[in-house]
Formats: sequence, structure tokens, C-alpha cells
Amino acid sequence: MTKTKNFLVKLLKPFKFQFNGEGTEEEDLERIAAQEQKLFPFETLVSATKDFHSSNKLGEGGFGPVHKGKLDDGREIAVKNLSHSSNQGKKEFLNEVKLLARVQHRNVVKLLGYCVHDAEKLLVYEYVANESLDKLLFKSGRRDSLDWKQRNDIIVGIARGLLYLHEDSHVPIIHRDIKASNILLDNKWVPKIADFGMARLSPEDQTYVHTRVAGTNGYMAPEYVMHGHLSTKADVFSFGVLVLELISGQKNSTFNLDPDSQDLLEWAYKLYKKGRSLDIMDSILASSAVPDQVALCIQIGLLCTQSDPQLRPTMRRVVVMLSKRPAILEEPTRPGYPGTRYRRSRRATAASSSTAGTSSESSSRTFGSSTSATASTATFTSPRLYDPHGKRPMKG
Ligand SMILES: Nc1ncnc2c1ncn2[C@@H]1O[C@H](COP(=O)(O)OP(=O)(O)OP(=O)(O)O)[C@@H](O)[C@H]1O
Repeated sequence: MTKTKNFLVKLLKPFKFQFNGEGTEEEDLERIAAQEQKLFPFETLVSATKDFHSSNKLGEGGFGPVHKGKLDDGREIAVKNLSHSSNQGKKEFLNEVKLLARVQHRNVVKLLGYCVHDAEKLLVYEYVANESLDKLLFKSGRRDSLDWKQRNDIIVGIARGLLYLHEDSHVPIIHRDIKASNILLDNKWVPKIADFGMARLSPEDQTYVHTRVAGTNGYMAPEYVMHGHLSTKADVFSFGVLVLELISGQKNSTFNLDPDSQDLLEWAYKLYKKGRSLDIMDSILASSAVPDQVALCIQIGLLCTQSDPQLRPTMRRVVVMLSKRPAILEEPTRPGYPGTRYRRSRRATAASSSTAGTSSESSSRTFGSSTSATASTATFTSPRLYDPHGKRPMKG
């Protein structure tokens, strides 16, 4: 056994790797070991980040700080430090290494490598110059830096990245935490899907996998929040929320523009039904918007956030809808939010006769309005648990 592999065996020993029967632990180790060249010496990262100097800090997520750095060969990097010794951080680390090591797409952030140094676990990514979408969209008057063309390109890019993850990558992957802060923008405003700590392999022979709920409030699909039913359609829902946020400049989880609507989705749906969907558009976009394109994107956003997961389009269909003006587009039904009841329509039943599983009516239990919340189990019997970063262990 090579030195590196020995090291990986030691590193992984405390964790039980079970990727849905996808491979044995040994095979997983082999695969990771095959990435040997991706191991960064700790000293390299210390020197690249100037000893993780605060002036290089890019931000801090649920599992630790992220620092900017520069390697000797000139490459700029972002180093995520999962130094907290919680099991959650370790799981995140291993999950991200395992899943991201295998994916490569223009719209998915590139994992350059990783490093383990005593209790510190570090992930090394390509540096993405314009940072995350939330900072532009929701913070301190920076929304005007994104005109309609840029926002439309971002929507298309995220859709392609998600399609790749769901259908075209080595293994089908459900991201589980699609949201504005997990979309990074490079110097040409190309969006990159980031943060694979909670991602799961998609079940190939089932409609959904039953799992513990973890995600961010405002983006999680109702069937996932309330029943733990996880499928690619949960990502489709989050994508739809993001589309409506990009168009309106409003954050779904803190929406308060209309006292009669409980969130951005309901507001957009009501206006759509009145034939006034363009009213949700961010006023900053007035001079750059192409109304037909905006209307199409709103309709797609509403189709993606429908309460019934089986009515939501696949990402492949979304990419097709975005790439040309479709002659006929389905009419969106009510959007979903935790607590929504949905009854399968005849159209849905006909369209989904080959699949099973998510037809049960959801409970009427509703969630609070904390910006980051997670429910502990699919059956929802535990008390609600709030986490400042909106995440909980990923294993179901
Ligand atoms: N590759 C990168 N290039 C540039 N900036 C990055 C990169 N990765 C992360 N960042 C910055 O670091 C911040 C923290 O990222 P991280 O993924 O740890 O957490 P988050 O997504 O903001 O929050 P959470 O962990 O709750 O999902 C991001 O908001 C982003 O601005």
C-alpha cells in the first residue's frame, strides 16, 4: 500500500462510507487514492494564504472559514477550512472530496485538491473571482452590477450545471443545497455551482430516497422538508426559487413586499395568474430586460417550484425550455412551500404513471420563517431544530 493510501485509510477509518451500495469502502479509497496528486502539503496552503491571514478571508460558511490564496505557480485558490472537529465537518469534507473529485463541468466549481493536517481538514478550490451570487443580489446595493443578460446567462449556466450533475456526470448527484450563496461567479460572470458537502448520489431505481432533512430555508422543496423525500426534483425546486430571486432581486426566505403572500413564490404565482408576472421584476432591470425572456424565465421558475414534484420539469427539460422559445409551455400549478397540500392532478397522474412514491398528501404543518432551518426527520416528529447555518448531518 502506498504511503498516501495508508494515510487515507487512517483518515477514513473512523467513518463508515456507504454510498448507497455504490462501492465498497476499499473501492472508494482506491478512487480517492487515484487522486493522489490532489493532496496539498499543509505548508503550501499556509504560504499561499499568508498563514490564513484575516485579510485573505473570503467568508465563513456553516463549516468554517474560506481564505483566498495564491500558489507559487500563480494559480489563485480558495481554501475552505473544516477544522472544527465535529463529525458533521468531517462528513462534509469526505462527501465533498468524494463527489467533487469526479465531476468536471464549466458550471461546477473545480476542486483542486485537499489537505489533512492534524485536526485540520482543508478543501482547495479554484478561486472564483466574483464570489457568490447572494453578495451581489441581496447585499448593500450591488444589484445593479447584474443586468438582465447577465442574470439570464446565470440562470442558463446553473441549469446546465444541474443537468450535468443529475444526468450527465459519472454518477447522478443531487446537490441538496442550491441557493444564491452556493453559486459562485467567475470573472466573466459564468456561474459555478459550489458546496457539495451535503450532496447525495441520486437513486437510480427509485423515485426518491428517504433521508434526513438538511438544507436552507426558503429553498427546500416541501416534500423534502416534510417527508424527507429527496429526489432530483428537490434541486429543481431550489433552482426555481433561485430563478425567481434572480428576476425579482428579492430573497424568498425574507420576502415581505406583499402582506397577502407568504413568500416570493406565492406572490409571483398570484401575479402570473393575473397576467402580470412581469410586475415581480427587479426595477433595476427595467432598461436591460427583454420582456419575453423575463416572462419565460418567470414561468419556468414557477414550473420548477410547483408543489407536486412530479409536475416539476427535469433539468433537461428546463435547459431545452431556456434554449429556445417553446411553442407551448405548461401552465404552472400552485407553488409549494412547507405546509402546502398538493393533490395529484389528472395531468400529473398521466404524466407520471411510470413512477411511484410521492403521491401522498403532505401534512399541513408549516415551518417558521427563520432564514436557515432544518427538520430532523422525515416523519417530522422531532422538534424543529434551527442551526445558524441551516445545516444538519447529511446521513439519512
Ligand atoms: N472557490 C471560491 N472562490 C471564491 N470565493 C469562494 C469560493 N468558495 C467559497 N467562497 C466564498 O466563501 C464564502 C463561504 O463559503 P461556504 O461555501 O463555506 O459557505 P456558504 O455557502 O456561504 O454558507 P453555508 O455553509 O451555510 O452554505 C462564500 O459565500 C463565498 O463568498
